[in-house]
Amino acid sequence: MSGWRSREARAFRSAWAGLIGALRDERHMRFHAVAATVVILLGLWLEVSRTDWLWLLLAIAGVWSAELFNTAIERTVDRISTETHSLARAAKDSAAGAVLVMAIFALAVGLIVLGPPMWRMIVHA
Ligand SMILES: Nc1ncnc2c1ncn2[C@@H]1O[C@H](COP(=O)(O)OP(=O)(O)OP(=O)(O)O)[C@@H](O)[C@H]1O
Repeated sequence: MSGWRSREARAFRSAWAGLIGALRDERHMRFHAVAATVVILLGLWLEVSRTDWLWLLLAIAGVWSAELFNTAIERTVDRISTETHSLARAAKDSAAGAVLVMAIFALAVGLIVLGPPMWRMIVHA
């Protein structure tokens, strides 16, 4: 394999290891994985439009990315020091805030995209 290709393969393996490691070690990440699976199954069942799939996938990717950044920040702060410090608290709280923003966005997307067809299913059942 050429130098460029092996560097790219290594970078991809590291990124994949980061994702799998977060799923293994982070409870919140596993919750997001379950939520994403439920949303995808609902999307398939309700046969949502292509545009609605884009919104759902954007919401899922956004929450996963925010959670991975949050994990990276938590670990970096802990690597520097596990001592209680107001800046450590502020850094971790900001990172958690970013996840909260994305989670609220994802909830809104889920309600807007999946709410009406689910409601129709319930009413016509
Ligand atoms: N070194 C610290 N100094 C001050 N406050 C901290 C420190 N570490 C954590 N905290 C506070 O505790 C909260 C939780 O931090 P923690 O690192 O336990 O993350 P967590 O949300 O429990 O994530 P996880 O369950 O994935 O480990 C932070 O948001 C912050 O308010």
